Amino acid sequence: MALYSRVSGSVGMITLQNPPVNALSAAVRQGIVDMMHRALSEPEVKSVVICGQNGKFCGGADIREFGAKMTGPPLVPMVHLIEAASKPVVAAIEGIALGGGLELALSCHYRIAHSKARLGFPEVALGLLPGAGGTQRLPRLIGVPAALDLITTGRHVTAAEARQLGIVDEVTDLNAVDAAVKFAQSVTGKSLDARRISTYPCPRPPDLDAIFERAMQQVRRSARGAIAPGTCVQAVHAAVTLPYAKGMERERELFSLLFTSGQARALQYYFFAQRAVSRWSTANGARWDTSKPRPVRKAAVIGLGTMGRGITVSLAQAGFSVVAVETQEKQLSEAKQAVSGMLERGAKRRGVPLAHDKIKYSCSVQAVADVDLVIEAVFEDMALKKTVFQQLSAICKPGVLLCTNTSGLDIDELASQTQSPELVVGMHFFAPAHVMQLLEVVYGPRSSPEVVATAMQMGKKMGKVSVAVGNCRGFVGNRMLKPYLEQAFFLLEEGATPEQVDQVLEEFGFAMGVFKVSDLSGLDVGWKVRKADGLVSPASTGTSARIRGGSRYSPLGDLLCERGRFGQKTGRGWYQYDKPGGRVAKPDPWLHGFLEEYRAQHGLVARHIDHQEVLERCLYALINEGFQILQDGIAAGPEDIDVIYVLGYGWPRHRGGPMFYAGQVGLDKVVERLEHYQQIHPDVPGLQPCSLLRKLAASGNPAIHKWREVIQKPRSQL
Ligand SMILES: CCCCCC/C=C/CC(=O)SCCNC(=O)CCNC(=O)[C@H](O)C(C)(C)COP(=O)(O)OP(=O)(O)OC[C@H]1O[C@@H](n2cnc3c(N)ncnc32)[C@H](O)[C@@H]1OP(=O)(O)O
Repeated sequence: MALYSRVSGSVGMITLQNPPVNALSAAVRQGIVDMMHRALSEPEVKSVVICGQNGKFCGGADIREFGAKMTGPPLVPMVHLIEAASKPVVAAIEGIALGGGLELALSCHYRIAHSKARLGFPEVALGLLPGAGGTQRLPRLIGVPAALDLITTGRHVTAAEARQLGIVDEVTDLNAVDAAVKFAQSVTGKSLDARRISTYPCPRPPDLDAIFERAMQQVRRSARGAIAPGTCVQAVHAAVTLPYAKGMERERELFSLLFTSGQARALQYYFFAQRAVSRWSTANGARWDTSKPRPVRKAAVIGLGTMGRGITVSLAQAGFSVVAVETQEKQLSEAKQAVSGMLERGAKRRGVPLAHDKIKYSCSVQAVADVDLVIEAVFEDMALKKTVFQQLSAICKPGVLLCTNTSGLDIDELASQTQSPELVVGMHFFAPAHVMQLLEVVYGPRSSPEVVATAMQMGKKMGKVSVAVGNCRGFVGNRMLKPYLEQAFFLLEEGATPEQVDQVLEEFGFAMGVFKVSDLSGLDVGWKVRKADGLVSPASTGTSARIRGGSRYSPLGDLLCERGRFGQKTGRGWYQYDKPGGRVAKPDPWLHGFLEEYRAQHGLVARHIDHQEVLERCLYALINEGFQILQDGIAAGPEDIDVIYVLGYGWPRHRGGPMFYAGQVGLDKVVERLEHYQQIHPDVPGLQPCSLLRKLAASGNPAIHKWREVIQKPRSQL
């Protein structure tokens, strides 16, 4: 709702009240309309100030109401009422003015912002465009190029930048509401003719066509199939080419198109999913609201390879003191140099503080004796990690948290090497660790709730989205990757090429197809794991070469590794590169010939495989594993899996994540297609729909937020 008060006798103050961000719910919109009428009708009131409660102006439309039938006054007539007011209306912007909140501010005649306020049009990230005149007013106010930038990227600007751009009239370090009241008094009685943005002509720079062409190219490059950015460009185009009223009609049409699209629903689901994962729970009953994190001031990183370096940078940038340990002198000195470079680039590109002085380097593990938390990041080898954990357990002061950065090894086995297994937890960072936003926090059966809480909070302080997951091979992300990769290999055996599979996945919206990713991360990584698992056997032909433990197995990845084709680092993998370390993947005729030979050797006949089959087999196998993970209680809910896939594996955000996508396709359809492929490939157990998926499909495709009601209390596998 909105509160009304009278300040200094002549200023009507409307205060938005809807915690936590004063979003424009039906009640708030109704309140604003009612209070505006009141302020305009009271003769003593000469001017109006609109502000938000608790230091937040407004976070925009109330996203929680998007799924329901619209009630209350619509936003557009509300902003027109404010702009048309005969008394000056001043927005007092504290904290945030985002989306509909900024549109509300732009309908006011003046805007006063606190210096710490942030303003922006983030609608594009929700699959929308600013639909209450934002696309028509902003270009009129700040020009087309700047408006296109803000609206298509959704980036927030500081009050200082907003002032520079001309979005706000004044910036204050003092109380913005008091400043707005003073300002409102000072403009009482002045003409408002030049203050109504909708009446401004839209500037038309001479190179207008080129500006729009560039904007379209830019969004096409980065949107990966998301429709909102391009639609935002079209809406701004209408501001330049149409009179205001017609432009508003066009904005409404385009907004409706987006609002009813599956993409907007997916992105809005994802918005809440990313926040829901912070309310974590574990299979053994620990929860975010009952587990208190421990204080951590000083942390150590053991092992300064690629991952260790990224983790060190992340910790230092987050303000932790870090002891960085690498036992090999040469590698230590290389790491020092690399970390310094990363810190300097971070400071230059992203404005993060230079944090050289936060890091102390050592080549002795003894240096970690006084830290509060250790992150072990040595090579992914159980025997080596065990030795390090034994050493840490002996060296560290009592009560120190021992974390392992592993992408899939058994946390409990490592915990068993220490005197205090309850202090052990997995922190699975994603490469590059100082850039990637995801952290899987892996709890073992003995990890204490406060240790899980501490690791979750550490991740957050490092700017990451932490997701708590149970301990199993590959945890959530890599476990789901296995059947996905497997299908991709099988498709090659059956007649597809890496280019075809990658093209289908990239058209779906992945940043990179599975084979390009494999080349980037190195084929040898999986090869080592498969060797350790006893899956890699000497080359042989016939069916037995493609069977392990009674199930279908493709040795294609192993065969490439045997030929030294490790991907980008060797200049050859599923693709060819101009040199070792090259980045541009080119189809490799050698690989095509090799696949033909391989099929001939194994009695496989290549067939035409259509795009639909590639997509369904890769994605549904991955999704099926996701349901198995839910069934096993390894992830607490579908949101956890979706956030992991979007942030860690390049799943297109506008498709919500694999579990949300499955719901959009229809769970019954996913079951039906899996069964279809399973009949054709009975030796692939990953294509057998898991019982939770079947159960949900049979219970009538419930909406994703209802799945938890069907998922029985997870039976812990720990
Ligand atoms: C039906 C027809 C409708 C017509 C609509 C016309 C079009 C209007 C366009 C819009 O205005 S769309 C909304 C635009 N606004 C946004 O996208 C802002 C989204 N919010 C954020 O970016 C951040 O939340 C924040 C405001 C910058 C605050 O970030 P912070 O890190 O401080 O806290 P969070 O954990 O993110 O959020 C706290 C809490 O608040 C909830 N919340 C935030 N914004 C909204 C919102 N606009 N509506 C409803 N709820 C919001 C958020 O979900 C958190 O609560 P939770 O319980 O933890 O989930």
